[in-house]
Amino acid sequence: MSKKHIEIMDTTLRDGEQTSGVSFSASEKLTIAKLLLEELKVDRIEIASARVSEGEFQAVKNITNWASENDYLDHVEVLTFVDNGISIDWMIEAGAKVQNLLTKGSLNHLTYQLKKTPNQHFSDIKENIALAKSKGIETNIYLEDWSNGMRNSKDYVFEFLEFLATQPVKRVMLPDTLGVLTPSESYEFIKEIKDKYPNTHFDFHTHNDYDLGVSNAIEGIKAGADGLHLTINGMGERAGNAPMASTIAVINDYLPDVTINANEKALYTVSKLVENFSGILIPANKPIVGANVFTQTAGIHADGDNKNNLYFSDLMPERFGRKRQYALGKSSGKANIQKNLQELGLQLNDDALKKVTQRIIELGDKKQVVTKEDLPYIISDVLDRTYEEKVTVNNYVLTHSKGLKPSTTVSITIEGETFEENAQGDGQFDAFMNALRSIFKKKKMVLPALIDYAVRIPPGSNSDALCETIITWKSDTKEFKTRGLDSDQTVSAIIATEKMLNIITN
Ligand SMILES: CC(C)C(=O)C(=O)O
Repeated sequence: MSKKHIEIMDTTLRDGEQTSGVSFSASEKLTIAKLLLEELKVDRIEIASARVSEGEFQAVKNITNWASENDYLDHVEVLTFVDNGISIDWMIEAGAKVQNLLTKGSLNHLTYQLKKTPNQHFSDIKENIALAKSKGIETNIYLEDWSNGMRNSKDYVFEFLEFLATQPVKRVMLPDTLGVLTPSESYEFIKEIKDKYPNTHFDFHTHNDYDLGVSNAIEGIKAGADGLHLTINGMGERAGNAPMASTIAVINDYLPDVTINANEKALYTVSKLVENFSGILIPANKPIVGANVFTQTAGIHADGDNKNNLYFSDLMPERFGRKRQYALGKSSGKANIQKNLQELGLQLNDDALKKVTQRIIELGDKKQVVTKEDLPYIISDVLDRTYEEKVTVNNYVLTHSKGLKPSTTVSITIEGETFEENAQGDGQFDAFMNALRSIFKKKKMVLPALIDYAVRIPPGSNSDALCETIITWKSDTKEFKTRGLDSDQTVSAIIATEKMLNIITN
């Protein structure tokens, strides 16, 4: 059986821009349009509604200039209105060649919004299509609120389709304007229409109000739809449209008799660009493009990946230009750590791996996720501890207040004996060091001088990142460094200091 080609029309720049709070600049629209057609390779793009604004006019002009130089002009569409040809003139001036004419697909909309009869509406549409044709403009036609039309005024919808069969219309576009259809209705309605008009091209335009945008789109294709309207990251009016990435993945994996031109590998790049330009952040768990969707967190999954790829599915990250990651945290376990070490080209013996795992669990308890970039720092921190632990910092209180000197109370144990001391200082860490000096004075020991104190965070970290403090100490006999690692900077300095205390008492 020959496969059926489904057209993908991207409407990120029209319906997507109807996401509340989103407005793309002309140059952003041009950049997105180029990526959509050249990299993602969608068949068509809808780039604006006619007559919206001067800025929108310029945006359309920029895209049509570029499209005509690159043979894409027939793939660029503008939404127009039944307005005595004003929209048509607007789009012609902006250089566009294809109109997506917005008409009424339910009797309710026609009666209460346009206040017209079906015949009056059809006559206006006929005039519009003829005018467009005479000016070299191709027409696709939207039947707005078509889904409710099928539910409540089916006779009107079929009368409309009968009229359209006589018109030079390239595509009939069926929107589920309010996102109310169920998957079974989507199938049933489109099948009924396609059975009656097998030679007409029907696009299906779904919305995601019940989170059924993708399922409905897929059922629409199964029922015979010839094209789909999708948006990057599922942007669009209200809850948005069917998202490009997951719809494409479902088509490729579950509809073997269907072909599409869209290139999966470009999905992530386009999604990130649109995220940036729109300011609408991609949720971390958004299928295909979310930050976490190819990250295994539970150690049992990483372990299973090592054993015959037990936790793999067809949804491999590489298909979308992404990579599988293994999270580091409380529940990650040794297998996740090994996977990250492999990626960094590092090897640890069993004992070291055990210590690193333990430290990651401790850190995970505080910070939940430790990144791959943190790993070398954690390893240095843990493997630094080559001494017998004779000194333990048990507890401390550090105060910081306006107009008063920072102060501390510290409790430490030195070889089984516990000491507690209060002190003040120029800063919290200085106060902590003063308390230690007093304690060690009792033991007739002088602490080494602190000669350098450096703080850094692993590359690519954010504000809740781990923080590494490296302190250089100088005693009468030697100069040495210790490091501490924690999500809190003062705590990391205290860990480095505890190491120093152990070095001098060993
Ligand atoms: C403007 C129209 C075509 C639309 O996006 C819809 O009905 O969903």
